[in-house]
Amino acid sequence: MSARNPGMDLDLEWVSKVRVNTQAVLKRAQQIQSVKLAKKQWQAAWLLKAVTCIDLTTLAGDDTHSNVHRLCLKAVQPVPYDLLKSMGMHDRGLTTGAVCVYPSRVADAVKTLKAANSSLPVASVATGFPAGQTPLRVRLEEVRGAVADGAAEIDIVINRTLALTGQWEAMYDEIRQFREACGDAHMKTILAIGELGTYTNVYKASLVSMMAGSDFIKTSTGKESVNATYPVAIVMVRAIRDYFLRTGHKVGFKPAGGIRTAQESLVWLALMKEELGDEWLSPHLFRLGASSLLADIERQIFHYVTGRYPALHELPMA
Ligand SMILES: O=C[C@H](O)COP(=O)(O)O
Repeated sequence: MSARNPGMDLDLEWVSKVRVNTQAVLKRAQQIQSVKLAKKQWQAAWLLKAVTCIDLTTLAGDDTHSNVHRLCLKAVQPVPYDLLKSMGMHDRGLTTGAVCVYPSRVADAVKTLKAANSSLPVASVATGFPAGQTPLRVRLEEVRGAVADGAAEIDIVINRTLALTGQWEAMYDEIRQFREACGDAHMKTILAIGELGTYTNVYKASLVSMMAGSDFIKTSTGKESVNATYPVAIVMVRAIRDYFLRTGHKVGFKPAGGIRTAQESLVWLALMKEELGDEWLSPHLFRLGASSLLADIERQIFHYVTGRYPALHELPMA
C-alpha cells in the first residue's frame, strides 16, 4: 500500500458546492468502454497486472476454514506455474493484491498465509457488512477484532442513512472513528453506490470518506442490486483526482461486485490509466474486488499460452 491518507478537517463548503453533470458522466463512461484494448502478448501482460490488483474474495454464509484455506493458496499462486513459465513470468512472485474475508474468517486466512510463508495482506469487511445497520459500538468492536486477528486492511461500509439524509458531519465522525479503530490497517471505505440515489451523492460521499482518512474508496459490497458501474466509477475517480489536487494525498479506488470477465478487468485498468494515470495502476492504489473474476482471467491466459481454451480439469483451482 502507498503512503496513508491522513484525511483533513471536514470542509462542508466544498461538499455543498458539489454538482455532477450526469450527461457528461454517461458520455465519458461510454468513451471508456470503447477504448481500444490491448491484444496478444500485451493483453496477456495487462491480464497479469489485473491479477495483482484482485482482492480475491469470499463473503458467503457457508464460508469455512477449508474454502478460506483454498482461497489463500489460490491468492498466493493465482496463475498455474507452467503457464507463467511459458510467459517467462514464473520467478516474479505474482500474487493477487489481497484476500478478502468476513471478520470471523480472518484468523483462518492469516494462519494459512503464514504457513505458506506469504506476506499477502488479509483484508476483512467490517462495520456490519453489508448493510451497516448495527450500533456504532458494535461496528467499532468488529473493526478492532478483525485487526487483532491479523487483518492488514479493513473494508468498512458507510452509514447510508446518514448519506441519504445529508448528515455529512455525522458520517465524517463515524468514519474518523473507524480509521482510528483500524490503527495501522489500511481502510477501504465502501459507499454502496447502488443505495446512494444520485451521482451527486456518490461524489459527496466519496469526498467525505476521503476527508475522514480513507485510504481507498470502494464502490460496493457486491450485495446491492447495482454494484460497480463505469459511470459511478467516473464520479468516484474524479473525486479522487480533485481530492489529490487539493490535498496532495493519493487515495486508491476499488470497484467491487459483479466483475466477472477478463475483458471487464481490462476496461477497468483502461479507466484508471485514462482518468488517474499510470501511478494508479498498481495494487497500492487500485484493487478489483471479485470472487470469480480470476477464473476467467486464467482461462484467457491459458488460451494465450496454448491457443485453446482449457477443459474444466485443466484449471482445477479456478
Ligand atoms: O468486495 C467484493 C465483492 O463482494 C465481490 O463481489 P462478487 O462476488 O460479485 O465478485
